[in-house]
Amino acid sequence: MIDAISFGNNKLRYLDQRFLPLQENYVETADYLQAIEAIKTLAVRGAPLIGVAAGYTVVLAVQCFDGEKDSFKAYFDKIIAEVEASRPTAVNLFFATAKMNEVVAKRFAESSMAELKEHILNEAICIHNEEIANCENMARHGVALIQKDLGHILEKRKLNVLTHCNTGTLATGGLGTALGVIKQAYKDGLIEKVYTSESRPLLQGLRLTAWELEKEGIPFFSHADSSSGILMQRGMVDFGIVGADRIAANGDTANKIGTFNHAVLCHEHGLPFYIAAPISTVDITIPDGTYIPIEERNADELRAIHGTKVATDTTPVVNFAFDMTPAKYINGIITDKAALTGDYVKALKEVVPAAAASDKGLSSVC
Ligand SMILES: CSC[C@@H](O)[C@@H](O)C(=O)COP(=O)(O)O
Repeated sequence: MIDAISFGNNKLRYLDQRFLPLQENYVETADYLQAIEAIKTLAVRGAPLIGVAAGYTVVLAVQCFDGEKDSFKAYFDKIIAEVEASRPTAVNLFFATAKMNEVVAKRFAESSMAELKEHILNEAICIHNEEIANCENMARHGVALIQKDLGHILEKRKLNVLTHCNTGTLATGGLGTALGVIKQAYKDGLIEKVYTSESRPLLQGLRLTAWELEKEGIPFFSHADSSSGILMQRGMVDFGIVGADRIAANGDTANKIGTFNHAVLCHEHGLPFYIAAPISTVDITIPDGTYIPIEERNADELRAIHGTKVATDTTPVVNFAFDMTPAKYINGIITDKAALTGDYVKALKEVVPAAAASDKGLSSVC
């Protein structure tokens, strides 16, 4: 089993995903700044795993606090702000920091510093365990939805699925979101093979999803992002399924750059396109996808591949890390609570706890 992230002996341990699959480097750290750097550089990545890492990062920072209790809150607010500045799009990160804030608000008055540290650690462990459990539930709901929507094909043969980026154990710590559904569907005899798009520029599909599929013994092909059109045109794909970094209240979804293209192509070819994501990825406070902050990353990520330059330093580059797929291209949102179809505004309101709707201001970024 891949150990994407764990916490023990007051240290965070993570698999550095930047060098996979060629190098399997595990890193141990007690330094919260190193943990923040791991999130920023995508050594640790994938929306749910970013949330888990954010929780443990706060734990590391709190562990090294040795001041008076009076000064703790100012220190804590500074740490939360630092963690929240690491990556903007995956709302799981803000879900985790909100949970940490909640623990401190609830427990501060009654607890000694040692007890407060213990409560914060327990909350981080709880976020981690919940994301693992969420994956199992998404896999169950996802398989049921696939059986329902694609039963007419399954009567004759197994299915071929297209996925994008990495949404497996490396992105969640559990079975995965979209890749978790695929793994379960394969186990249940529904899947023939997987097409995993490379996911330029950082190649999460080619490097990470391929690595996970190989380990699972699931037949797959990697393909260039630009190939999904011809794969669909030739009938080689039956449906698409991807993860999410943030889902707005109307179902509009931000995910790895290129997702929108696959979704439109599925629509053009009459193929179902699904999102699989836990409730921690839903931002019910924003009405639609235009409010989702889309991360823009360093131009050098595009100008070089694994450190090898493929363009001049002066080549102007646009490097959005995510794009936004409008809900009209999405045939189902598979969450840990249920697989949602139809009216996403109504369906999401029913499954997202009311507390999630509080205290996040609305600020349009478009
Ligand atoms: C279960 S992970 C869902 C998403 O986080 C995933 O599809 C994705 O876009 C990851 O982007 P990354 O930039 O690698 O963190």
